[in-house]
Amino acid sequence: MALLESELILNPDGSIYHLNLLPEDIAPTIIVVGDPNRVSMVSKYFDTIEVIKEKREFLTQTGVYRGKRISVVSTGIGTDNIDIVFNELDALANIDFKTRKVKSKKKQLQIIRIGTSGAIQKDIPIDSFIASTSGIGFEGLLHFYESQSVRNETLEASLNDFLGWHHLNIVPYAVDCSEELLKKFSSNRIRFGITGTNSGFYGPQGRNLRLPPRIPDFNDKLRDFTYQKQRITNLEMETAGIYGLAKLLGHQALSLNVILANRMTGEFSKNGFLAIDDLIKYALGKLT
Ligand SMILES: O=P(O)(O)O[C@H]1O[C@H](CO)[C@@H](O)[C@H]1O
Ligand SMILES: O=c1cc[nH]c(=O)[nH]1
Repeated sequence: MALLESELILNPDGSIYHLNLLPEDIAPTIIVVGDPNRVSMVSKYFDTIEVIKEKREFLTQTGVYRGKRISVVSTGIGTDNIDIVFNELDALANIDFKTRKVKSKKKQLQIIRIGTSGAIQKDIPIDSFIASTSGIGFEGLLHFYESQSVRNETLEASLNDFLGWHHLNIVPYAVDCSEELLKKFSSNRIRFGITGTNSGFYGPQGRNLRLPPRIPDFNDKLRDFTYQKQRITNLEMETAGIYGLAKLLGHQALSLNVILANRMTGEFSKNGFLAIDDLIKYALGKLT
């Protein structure tokens, strides 16, 4: 069935609505970053850049790094944007824009997030790297999709029993990373942990400037949860949505984050820019 103009929205030049991209503009390997300024921090290492396109907070650059074609796309902040970016990246790969029909042969994208995050475990140093083995979504994106087949329901049940926040309407979902990408990006340079994703930076991550959070011990409770010897290590705003939509759409995804804040010690990075640059070099090295 052909997708209606109100559903698959194309710009006058045939590009997809928000990302402003044509199908040929993206590579099968895609690095996603939150901050549009981080796109050129990645692409400055490319040998050539062939595509630079943007709209709103979505900046894309596609080029070649050591013989491999890679796209870098900024998502902005939050899983509301992840919904847009992942649906549109998948449309670019798997929908024929002329017939408006889903292609019968699907392409699988490899998507790596290079992000920043706050640790909730005291022993995780500032400027260290974390690869998220699973994402825990507090923000609700996956609840709007038929997602049972891709969620880690055992982890979810164990966490929800431990938290007991059903009466507060907080029932997080859980999705695992791509095992294949996790292996590819592993080394003794990087820590592993479960990442919590929420809809905000302040109250939803237990911060209190002038508005006290509804759950005062939010971070302590998450810190104390364990599942099969794993801990929730860090909080940010995209990973769980990325894992959920990537799995639902048949793509591989891994989220790598630099720890900028330690919420238990109260520290914040003084060298964040350098640490992010190090993670970019690490990720590019593992891709080629
Ligand atoms: O560094 P990025 O990728 O933007 O990620 C983190 O930083 C932003 C908040 O400052 C949120 O998007 C959070 O997930
Ligand atoms: O504490 C932090 C740091 C970076 N990004 C977040 O979302 N939280």
